[in-house]
Order: sequence, then structure tokens, then C-alpha cells
Amino acid sequence: MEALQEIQQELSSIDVQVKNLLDRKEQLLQLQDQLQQEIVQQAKWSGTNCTDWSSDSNFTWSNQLLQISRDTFGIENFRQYQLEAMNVTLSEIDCILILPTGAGKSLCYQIPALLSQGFTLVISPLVSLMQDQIISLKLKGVEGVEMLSAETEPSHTKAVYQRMLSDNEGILKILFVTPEKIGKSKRFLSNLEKANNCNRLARIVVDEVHCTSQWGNDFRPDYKALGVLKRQFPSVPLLGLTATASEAITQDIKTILSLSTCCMIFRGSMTRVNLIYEVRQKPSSHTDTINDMVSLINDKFRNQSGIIYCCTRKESETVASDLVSKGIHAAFYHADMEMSERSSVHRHWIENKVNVIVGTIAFGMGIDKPDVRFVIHHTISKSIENYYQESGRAGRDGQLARCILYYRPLDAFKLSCMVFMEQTGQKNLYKMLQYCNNIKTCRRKLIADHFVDNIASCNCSICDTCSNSSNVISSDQNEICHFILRTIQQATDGDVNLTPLKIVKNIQKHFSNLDIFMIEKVIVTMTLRGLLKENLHFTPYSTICYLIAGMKASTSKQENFKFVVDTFENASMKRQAPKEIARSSSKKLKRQNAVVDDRDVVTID
Ligand SMILES: Nc1ncnc2c1ncn2[C@@H]1O[C@H](COP(=O)(O)OP(=O)(O)OP(=O)(O)O)[C@@H](O)[C@H]1O
Repeated sequence: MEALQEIQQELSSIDVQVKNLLDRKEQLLQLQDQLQQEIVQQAKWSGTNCTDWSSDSNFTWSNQLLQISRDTFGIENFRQYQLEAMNVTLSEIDCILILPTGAGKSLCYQIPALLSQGFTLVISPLVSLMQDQIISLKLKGVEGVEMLSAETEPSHTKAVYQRMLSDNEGILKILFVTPEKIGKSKRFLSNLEKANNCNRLARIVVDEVHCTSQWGNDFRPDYKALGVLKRQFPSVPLLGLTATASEAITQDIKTILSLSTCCMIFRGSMTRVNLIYEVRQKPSSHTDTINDMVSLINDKFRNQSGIIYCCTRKESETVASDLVSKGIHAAFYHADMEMSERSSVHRHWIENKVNVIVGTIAFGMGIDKPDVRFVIHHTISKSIENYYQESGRAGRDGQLARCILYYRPLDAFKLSCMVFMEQTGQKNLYKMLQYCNNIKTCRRKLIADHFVDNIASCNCSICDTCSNSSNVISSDQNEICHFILRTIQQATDGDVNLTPLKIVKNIQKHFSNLDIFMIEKVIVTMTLRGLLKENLHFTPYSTICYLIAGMKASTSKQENFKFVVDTFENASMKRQAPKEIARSSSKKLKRQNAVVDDRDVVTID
């Protein structure tokens, strides 16, 4: 018996040692890859005579580069960091290029692809995105552009594989694939290896490279597999493109893709000077919100192109149908639609047969309509990164465009129920709420600060906060804050759960003349300050958010405790009309006994 125990103990100890050794082996392999990368990249650096990356004359390819950009792409002047990124990748040095949406990142691989021997492999997240790129390149007369996806006919795939190895069967300059091809097709990887062995793989481009990082808002598991590229093709230069990557995410991308310390990083200013940002108070009734949007569109954007972002598929269908009933040429777009339906809606919008797309975030990457004059958010975005990208689809032609966000503080709890599974979901959402709650700082500055983009000026003079800076009132809301904390304490003592809406109703009963938007803003501000905490309850079909006392609730008892909330005195953050408050009060009475109502529940969509 004892002997058996001893054997089992020794076996367990061996298991632990084996695991430790395997972990160490994995670490050493990664280190080895990194060092090999370092050596390859250092050698390339030392072989480069010129490191003035912005030069348009010092490189052997400079003349040809200028000629192609002019003749094929019609480019007169390069935009920020375009020339730098092209010179770096043509010098075969790894590079990450971070430029805002619409800044012209694609050009940075398109021109080098035409200047290099062999082909450039572009890994792109969406088939529709690749199709758009191919169409636009073909229109410019660029030949040798292909894509491989799950839908590609086997005979065509075979022909592309042949062209990867030689130009005899037809020239190949740019090959688009989805990340799944790298992670899941051994056949593709083996053909890529053969192509590389005959020096045909000129460079690898990873579009939307932030999708590799789990810390970002668009993490895609298939992007993780791209770590294999640098291990398998250490001497092939990699170019990563993205519009959103904080410092931390950029470092994470470098680690995941095994990029060396020599990798060049160009980070352009995230500020879109042609975009006018506004956070607008969202009326508490859906009908009023629609009416407000209709007047806005009719007054300012009649017959112009725009996008309205909604947070659920149902919301996008409802908003679209309500707008259509009021004479707006709108159509909805979401991931639950057939591919053909989506393409048709997209096409009608591109051709200006539909003015407004009312969509979820499925209407996303690759939207390249230059004359989008407005992007409206019916509900706040999940994060500032999301908001930046979604609103950034406006004004890609460089002309003025408006980004209007309808903010209803209580929407925050609906969003919370949707992001709780994401690693940094709540943190990102809270930053978004801070952006909406802040009415004292320039919107552009708030976005720039988020991306650590040091812009000199902090006053754009055209956003809602800049143009209303003299209208801000800071009011002491200590009384209401203490009332909320007492209500929650009583509910907890009585084993009762309170939803945010229930709390709003309780406050309305006791403070009848308090504006409902202010009440909601107090609740959200208390949550952001840790005085309140969200407590999510899950059922198979829905998620309900209750509020409980937060970690910082006890600070409210301190003598120097201050609770101040800023609001606009008038202007763009319109106050709810008294008539509407009266109407919601009558509804309030009817629903008083209900524990939750539809605004407290998020149905799994
Ligand atoms: N230097 C330039 N001068 C004029 N137009 C340019 C220049 N560079 C790019 N463009 C044009 O700007 C538009 C946007 O370019 P592109 O699609 O490459 O942007 P992007 O940075 O990849 O945007 P996204 O992040 O949304 O994909 C395109 O129509 C492109 O032809």
C-alpha cells in the first residue's frame, strides 16, 4: 500500500516537472524566435543607408514610387506617415502604422506591392473588405490582384497557388486572405512556404492588426494564429495597419506577432479635424427621440448620406421603420440578415438610393463612402475605441461632417448587460460614459487624451462642449446622492433588488421637480465613482441589472464629501418638456408595482 502511494507521489512529481520543463521549452522557443527576429531586423537596419524615412528621393525606389503614386493612384501629395511607412516596408523592416480611419493606410501596401518582386500577402478580416479593395484596385488598372476565402472555387484556388510560385500562369502582385486561411489551412501555409523559398513572398500585411490583441475592442481569435508568420517567415517584412491601438495594445501586438524591437511604429494624430462632435440629451421616450432625429436630418442633412448606429438588431429595425414612416430614406443593416440582403442595402446606400443606414456595429470595417455627412448614435457605443471608429466613418472626403451621440444615462446599464463577458468590457464602457458625462472639456481633446494623442489645442470651438462652455452649471447633488444610498440600504435590508429605473421612479416620487435626465446622470455618476455597483442577474433569455452599494459608498459619510454634477443651462442638451414629464408620470403610476420593466431588461439578441 505504502509502495503504491510512493509511486503515485513520484509520478505526480514527475508530471509537475514535465509541465515545468514544457513551459520552459515554450518560453525558450519564444525567446529564440525573438532573438532570431532581432538579428534579422538588425541586419536589415545596418544594410539601410538612409533612415530619413520621409525622403522622396534617397531610396533606390523613390522615383518609381512617385511615378506609380501619380500615374496609377492619382496621388499628388502624401499624407502623414504614408511615405515613411512605404520606405520602411520597402527596406524590408517591420512596421506598425497607426492612422485614423480614412487616412490612407491601404496605399502604404498597395504602392510597395507594385514596386516589389513577387507578391504582397494581405490578411484582412472581412471578405467584403477584400472585395471592395479588389474592385477599387481593378478600377485603377492594377493587375494581379486576387483573394482566397472559404467560398473560392477549388479550381481557382489551385490556379492562385500556381501563381504564388511563378508568374508564368499569370502575374500575382497582391493576394488577400482572411486570417482563418493562416490558422486553418495547412495547404495554404505550405504553398506560402514554397513561394517564400523561391523569394516570391515580398511582404505580409496585417490589416486591422489591433484584432490580435485581447485588450482591444475587436479581438478576433483567428488573429492570434498570425504569430506563426514571423516564426515561419522571419525575413519577410510585416506591415501592421490599424486605426486604433493604444500604447499598451501596440506592445501586445508586437509580442503576439513576434515583432522585433527594431520594428518601426508610426502613430499619426488621431484627431479628425473635420468632424464636429456632439453629445445630445436623448429624450426619455422613443417617439421623442425619433422626432428629434427626423427634425435634425430634415433641417441639417436633407438628402445627405449618413449612418445611425444602434446597439441591438431589434433597435436598428425599429428605428429604421420609424424613420421611414416619417419620410426619411432609411434602411436597416445587421448581422442577422442574409448576405445578399446586406449587400443590397449597402449598394443602395453607396448609390445614394438610400440616405441613411440604421445599423448595428455589423455595419463596420471597410465602409469607405467618402461623403458621409453625419453619424448618429442612437445609443452610446461600448467603448471610446468603438465610438472613434464608428463616428470616424463620417467625412472621409475631408469635408465637415457631424457626429451626434444621443446620450441617455440609463442606457449604460443596458450596455453593461451586453459587455459583461468581455475582459475589459465594463472598464471601456465606463470610459465612454465619462466622455458623455464630461461637458467641460473639448470632445476632440477627450478623444485625443484617450489615445494619448497630445494635441496642442484643447479647444476646437465647434463641438458641443466648446460652443456651450459658458452655459455649464455645476450643481450640488449631495441630497439626492444620500437619498439613493439610503434607498439602496433599505432595499438590501429588506432583501429587495432595485433596478436603476426603479431607483429613478423612487426619486421622482420624492423630488417631483427634479429633471429626469439629472436623476439618471446622478445615478450613472455615482456608479462611475464607485458609490454604486452594478449587480447583474442572469436568466436563460435575459440579463437584469440591479444596483447595490459600491466600494466607495461609505465615503459619502465623510464630512468633506462633495457630489457635484455638471449640466448645460440650456442649448444643445435640451431639457425635457414639462408636458413629457407629466405623461411619463401617468405611465409611472401604472407600472409602479412592477419590479422590472422593459428598460431594465436586456434580451439576448
Ligand atoms: N495621399 C493621398 N491623397 C489623396 N487621397 C488619398 C491619399 N491617400 C489615400 N487617399 C484616399 O483616401 C481614401 C481612404 O483611404 P484608405 O481606404 O486607404 O483609408 P484607411 O486608412 O485604410 O481607412 P480605414 O481605417 O477606414 O480602412 C481612399 O479613397 C484613398 O484613395
